[in-house]
Amino acid sequence: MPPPNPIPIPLFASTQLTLLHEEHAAEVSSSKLASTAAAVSPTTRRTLQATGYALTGLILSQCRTGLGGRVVGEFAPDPAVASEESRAADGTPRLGSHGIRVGDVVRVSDVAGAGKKVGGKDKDKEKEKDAEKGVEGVVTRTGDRAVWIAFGRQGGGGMSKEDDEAVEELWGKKVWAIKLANDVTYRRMRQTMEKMVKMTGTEYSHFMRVAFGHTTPLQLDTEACGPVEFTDPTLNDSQKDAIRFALASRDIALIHGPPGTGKTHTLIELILQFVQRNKRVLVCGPSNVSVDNIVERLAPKKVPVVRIGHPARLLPSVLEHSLEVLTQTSDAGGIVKDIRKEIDEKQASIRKTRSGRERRGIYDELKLLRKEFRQRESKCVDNLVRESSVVLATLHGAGGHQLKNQKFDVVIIDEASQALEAQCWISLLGAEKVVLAGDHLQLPPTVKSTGQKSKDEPSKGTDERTDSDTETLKGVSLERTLFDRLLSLHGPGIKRMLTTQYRMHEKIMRFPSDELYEGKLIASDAVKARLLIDLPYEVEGTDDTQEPLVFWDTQGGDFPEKAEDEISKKGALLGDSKSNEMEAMVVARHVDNLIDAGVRPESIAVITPYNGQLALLSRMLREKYPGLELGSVDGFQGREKEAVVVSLVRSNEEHEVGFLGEKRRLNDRIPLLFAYKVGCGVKNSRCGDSSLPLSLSSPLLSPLLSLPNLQLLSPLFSSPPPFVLFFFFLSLFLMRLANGNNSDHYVPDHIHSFHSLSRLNPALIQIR
Ligand SMILES: Nc1ncnc2c1ncn2[C@@H]1O[C@H](COP(=O)(O)OP(=O)(O)OP(=O)(O)O)[C@@H](O)[C@H]1O
Repeated sequence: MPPPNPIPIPLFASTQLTLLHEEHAAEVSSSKLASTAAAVSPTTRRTLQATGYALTGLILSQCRTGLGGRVVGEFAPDPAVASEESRAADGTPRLGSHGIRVGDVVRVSDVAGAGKKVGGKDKDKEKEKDAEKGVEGVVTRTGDRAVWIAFGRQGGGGMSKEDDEAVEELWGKKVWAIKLANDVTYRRMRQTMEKMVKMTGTEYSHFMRVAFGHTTPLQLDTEACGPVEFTDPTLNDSQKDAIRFALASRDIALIHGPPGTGKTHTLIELILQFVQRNKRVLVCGPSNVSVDNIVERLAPKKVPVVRIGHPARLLPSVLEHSLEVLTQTSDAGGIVKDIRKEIDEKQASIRKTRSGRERRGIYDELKLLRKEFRQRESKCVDNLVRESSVVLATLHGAGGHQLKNQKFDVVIIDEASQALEAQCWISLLGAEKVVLAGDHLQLPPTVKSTGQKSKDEPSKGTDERTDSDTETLKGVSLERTLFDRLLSLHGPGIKRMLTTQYRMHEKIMRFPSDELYEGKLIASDAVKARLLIDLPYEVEGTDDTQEPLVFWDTQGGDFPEKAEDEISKKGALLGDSKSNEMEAMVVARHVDNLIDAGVRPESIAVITPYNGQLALLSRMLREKYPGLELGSVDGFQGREKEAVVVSLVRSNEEHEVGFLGEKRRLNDRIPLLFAYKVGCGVKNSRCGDSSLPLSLSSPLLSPLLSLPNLQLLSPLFSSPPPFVLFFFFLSLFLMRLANGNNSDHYVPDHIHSFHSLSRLNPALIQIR
């Protein structure tokens, strides 16, 4: 029997369209990036450069054909406008400071015409428009004296005729580059949702019907998948169980992997098992890194893999599997390579040619050569993809032309709970069988818009929404992931959970395990009792290195958080962020302690949820310890370090903890840190008169305090890297959350390592 509330697919898709529209608008306005490089004055261009969004005063100095037949332009500072100070000793102009980075999408435009008032003549208007339009590309390299930009369609496909012409137009002009909001993902999501709005019942795949509750998943087919001989002898029981389940499933299988439980490890074996059974697999993830992680681990297994995606955005370690690189290095790519060489030679000859007529002649030849190049390359690409049993791409990359008309037996999505549902559908429209790996108990993808519009208005492309539609759509939001929705729709029978984790000390694991995973997590033997003193280099045994978790209570009135207006008064552009100066000093002192004990700066990360605090900490620590990693809690996700110091910042009379209050953030960000690399050093009975209020009710802390035994929190380690120490700075707000300044504090017996700094003279903290 189908689940009780089937969702009409066009209604779902049109609601998503409205939500996506809202989200895109919120993203563009918050990122301040122009989605079109409108005409701007020289002053605005300079301001954009100063704020990291543009690079001005450039000329095209060289062109060559790069990966995928793309023209890669080298842009150098215009010697005519470069100041004396900006020149190197040999007189070559250098680029000023700018914020353009490898992988950025930029638009390069001719500065002439931009910013001028539009004149009366149509011809002039057209010229200006063209100048403003420019040509889009991706930054492939940046240097002191030039930046390199690969032009051509995003998502692959090399150069179009229009791109060719637009790049050629840039020769001899004064140009500038502006960073653009990368809206390929939105465009692909929109196209997919539009397709879904228009699809009729007969076009829905069985998987689509399951996904929208029109039918239930089919029974497992254990016979068809046959006996499973695992290639990896290290797999644990829950991983083997998940693999058998995914092989036997006929439409949908969810692999639920709490942090460090080996989701990716399991997926590698699963992919190998599918390949052994002659199944063709499409593997996707929401980010390039998530996909490259799989390519890196899969490649040594000698499976023919092809990675689709712009080479500038791939990890260098996987480049040899990039489709665009393969089109040059494979045998089939030989002929493509020859044409490419010819194009380069022609391109070089342009610069030696003075006569305009001759130049035009070469351009015409170039056009023909590029056309041939594209045709041959497209054939070569098609063959390479067709011959690969495993194709890997980001979710939006799966919507590229290279995968048009390609059929896969299975689509696997890693980190599915980090992807918007619309993003997943880009790869799923033609899917028959789907495996999603993720963890719905970690934070969903970040969504900036409120989604209010979609609640208030009927969606585009639908008739008036009825009350029952509104009821049906309850729970459909951008934040609700496909993983989560499928689980609610069909229940736990469609998932298998991985239960052994390889990152956390057993005692630290207790917190996320009990609070979020029904106490089901098990720590592997390799990690359950490791400490910083066990690092493979000499580390002195100190309070900090022999204990896995240390809480420092910075309550007591000397550690107040700073409100945003106080920060901005000092001129820092920190938006609505917060900071806590005294707490930052304590953090710095503990970093000193760790390093004095022998822990290498490269092994330590200092993280905080607030940019304001990050700026403060950076000022204190960056120069002193260049190897130390300083970052935001969110940005640290997925990274590993031996020791992690966390500064929580919040400390106010109102007992507000802001966005730290989200329970999944606790898991995803704080305990996830446990998971990723956090050891927690809990010192024994040094509670003294330090304190936690008995009635603490913060959503951030209540799970912590409801731990049956917080002394069980200890180091969690992964192999590699094996050790981590985690300092947890609890600010004044902890104290005040429940009972203001009441000093009649209570420390639960099980919290053995609560260091109170509240009675410390702040001056002491500055001694070091
Ligand atoms: N069966 C196993 N035996 C030994 N080590 C394992 C096993 N499974 C996973 N690991 C190790 O555990 C660590 C985490 O694995 P992996 O990166 O696959 O986990 P994940 O769940 O994808 O991680 P994340 O929490 O980052 O999503 C890796 O170092 C991996 O080598």
